[in-house]
Amino acid sequence: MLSLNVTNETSRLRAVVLGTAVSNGDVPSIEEAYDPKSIEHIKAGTYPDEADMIKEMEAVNNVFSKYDVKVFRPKIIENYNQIFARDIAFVIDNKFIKANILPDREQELDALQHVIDQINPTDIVKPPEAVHIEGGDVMLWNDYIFIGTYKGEDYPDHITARTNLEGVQFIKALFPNKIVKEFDLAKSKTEARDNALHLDCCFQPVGKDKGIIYKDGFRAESDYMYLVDLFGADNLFYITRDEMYNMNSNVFSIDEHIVISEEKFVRLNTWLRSKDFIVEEVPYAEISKQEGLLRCSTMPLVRD
Ligand SMILES: NC(=[NH2+])NCCC[C@H](N)C(=O)O
Repeated sequence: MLSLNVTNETSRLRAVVLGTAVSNGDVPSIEEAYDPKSIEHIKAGTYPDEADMIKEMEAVNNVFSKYDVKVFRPKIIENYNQIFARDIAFVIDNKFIKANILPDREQELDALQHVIDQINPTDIVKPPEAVHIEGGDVMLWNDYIFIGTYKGEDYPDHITARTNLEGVQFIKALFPNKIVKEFDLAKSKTEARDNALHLDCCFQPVGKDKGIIYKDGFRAESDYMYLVDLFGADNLFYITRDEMYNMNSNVFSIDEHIVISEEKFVRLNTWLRSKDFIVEEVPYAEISKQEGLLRCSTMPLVRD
């Protein structure tokens, strides 16, 4: 049995699911794509090659073995995108919550049955259908649960809005002792630079008290200020519109001092090192073309 335990984003990682780019399928058509950055690359003829993405994910896998992290991989579904393990389910404390994900991505969870079989069935939660929630929008910070959502009335029109207010209410009811704070995120179907697809596309904590943030990812300044006040203005690394587009907030922590980051994030990696983090650099620029990065492709199961 797996003893699930995740209460924040940065305590020492012991077990994780890492997605896979194997048999990712052909380049999707524009109609099949479900985020604006993939569409941009489909149009430009620069959609990433499977072989390149496999190499990038193996680099992450190697970092996990270096730090003795137990890694689970999804079973391969032929010609299906299974890179972004983060979104399909998530652990809060000792509960495994199955996400109600975009219908295009629903099969991804079946490929994790061998992991789910190792979890105590009483710890598995399946939200009702009206609840939309994806793991990229759910972020744990000890007593807090941060949730990205979209409050616009045009929610149903946005394929990039993945967590609704029913999702927020569901988590509130499930964890009455946590402080659940929702964040209204900027969405665009057509411009990836104006689209915070999930909360982890515009914010993520690192270390014990620091974080990476993009102001315009938040529709309401008060939501952004909530995080600035909670973490302290001097503890945040402020990323630009292009840095958010390149997914700088989507690094992944192995512990409070070790962060896996993209090798081209020079400004961020320099800041992290100046704050005494060990930065494990990997190439991940091809995967980033699908509007996801390191946090998106990992699903922590056990942290200290
Ligand atoms: N947690 C994340 N930010 N995940 C990114 C998922 C990207 C994927 N192309 C989608 O649109 O679903």
